[in-house]
Amino acid sequence: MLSLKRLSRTFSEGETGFINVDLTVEQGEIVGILGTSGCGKSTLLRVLSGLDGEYSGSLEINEEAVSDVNKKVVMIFQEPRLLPWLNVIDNISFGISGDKERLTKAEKYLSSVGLKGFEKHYPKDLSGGMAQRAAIARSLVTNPEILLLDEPFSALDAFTKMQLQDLLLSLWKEFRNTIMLVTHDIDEALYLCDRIIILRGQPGEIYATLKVDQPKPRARGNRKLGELKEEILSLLDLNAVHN
Ligand SMILES: Nc1ncnc2c1ncn2[C@@H]1O[C@H](COP(=O)(O)OP(=O)(O)OP(=O)(O)O)[C@@H](O)[C@H]1O
Repeated sequence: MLSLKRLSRTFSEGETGFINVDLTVEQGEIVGILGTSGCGKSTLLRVLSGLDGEYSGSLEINEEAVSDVNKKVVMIFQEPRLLPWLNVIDNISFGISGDKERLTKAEKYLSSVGLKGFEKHYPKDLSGGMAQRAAIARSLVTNPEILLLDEPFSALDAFTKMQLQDLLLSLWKEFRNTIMLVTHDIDEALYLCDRIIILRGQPGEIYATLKVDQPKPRARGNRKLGELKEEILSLLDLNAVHN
């Protein structure tokens, strides 16, 4: 589905976001990207989304080179970025305006994210978790094949975050999107991802790749995940016991 070969992004000012990323992502796979601040995670997602076409190396989606924003790909950010002057249902259907079935489609996704009854609410009247649910529905309504998530739950409290992680998993079970998830939260990556890529350095490079060979849904904090967490902390030089 996604193929990256020696993918790099250098800015005109000489700054480099990331270099030489080689990665193949299968359809329906959930891949996590972990790394310390400034190693190029957000830059990588922007390039994958087609918003930033000034990369070097090769980037293909379904064997087609990425040169522009692709309808099959959507980004979900830390902030929901809803339009404040539109209510929830209009925010969700915004991206499919002109579509005859837009209201039916928007209602379907509104209900998939657990917002039934909140159709007429405006963003200012929603909690952070509800607003992010609406943002997820707005992204899914266009039937994307690839979801790029840039720290989607990091602004939420711990319980809401876990609820939305479970929501993401149930949506993935239903729609089987391919997902790339940038996160700072190792537990989140271990709970959701099939594979975790560790980026390190400035510019960032792939430092390690870990397979999380456990069926989903997983028990949070199970022993195997605990062992992988230790390994990731060491790879990021964050495990004081081993340093
Ligand atoms: N538009 C830009 N122009 C110049 N340099 C940039 C630009 N965008 C990002 N960079 C540089 O690229 C590097 C990677 O930035 P990026 O935001 O992708 O890192 P990140 O891993 O997402 O960081 P964080 O975890 O703090 O969000 C940084 O050195 C940053 O200064």
